Amino acid sequence: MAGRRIGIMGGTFDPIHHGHLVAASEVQARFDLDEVVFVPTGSPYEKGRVSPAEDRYLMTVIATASNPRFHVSRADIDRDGPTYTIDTLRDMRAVFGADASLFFITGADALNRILSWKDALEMLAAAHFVGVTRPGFELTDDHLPDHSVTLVEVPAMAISSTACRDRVAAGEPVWYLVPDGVVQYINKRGLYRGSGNVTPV
Ligand SMILES: Nc1ncnc2c1ncn2[C@@H]1O[C@H](COP(=O)(O)OP(=O)(O)OP(=O)(O)O)[C@@H](O)[C@H]1O
Ligand SMILES: O=C(O)c1ccc[n+]([C@@H]2O[C@H](COP(=O)([O-])O)[C@@H](O)[C@H]2O)c1
Repeated sequence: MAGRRIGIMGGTFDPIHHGHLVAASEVQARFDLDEVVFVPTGSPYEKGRVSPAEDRYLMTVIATASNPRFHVSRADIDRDGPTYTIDTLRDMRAVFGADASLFFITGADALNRILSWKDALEMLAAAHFVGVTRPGFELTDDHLPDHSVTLVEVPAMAISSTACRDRVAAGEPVWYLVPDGVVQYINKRGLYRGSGNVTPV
């Protein structure tokens, strides 16, 4: 697998929505990536309570199944302890080899906070970072080391997982905000209807 161009889309994906998928698709095309690996977080220490990892993993598999260039990794959910991107990148480097080019995809909101992430400077050197536009957030790399990140405009999708969860809790539809199979999975598992199906991280 050496020499391949690999996108990595980390996220809690609670649930995965079309904002994530459009961002990944746009970066895949723009950077001529061989594949994009979606990596659901195990224990996202900044998020508080989230749905069970297996539910978030399965929704991510369902959402990405039809795209031959999209794949899902269990690396973060199978690792104990808080999820840090430095560990994600080490794991992806081990899988794809020293010659692979790794591109970590992150939305403008996450990019703005990235210097607070664990071992941030080492992490920024371990992959090329791609910051994508997101409605409501300024996309800037002024705070980051030169050449560590490329900023990319993607089609604006004013969708968040928080809004999807709130809509389900309020009995409102999430059709067309998330893939059809994800709507069906949310209904089948009864996710987001109350507080009973979230677990502390
Ligand atoms: N609509 C969007 N457009 C572009 N990037 C997005 C969008 N939604 C999320 N992202 C990016 O996808 C990654 C994973 O996001 P995450 O799973 O936390 O979704 P979220 O919608 O931000 O969730 P929540 O509302 O629970 O905070 C982050 O880098 C985030 O910036
Ligand atoms: O490494 C860190 O310290 C760190 C802190 C916060 C978020 N991240 C990563 O950023 C990605 C998006 O996270 P989130 O919490 O916005 O879903 C996901 O891959 C997280 O593991 C990483």
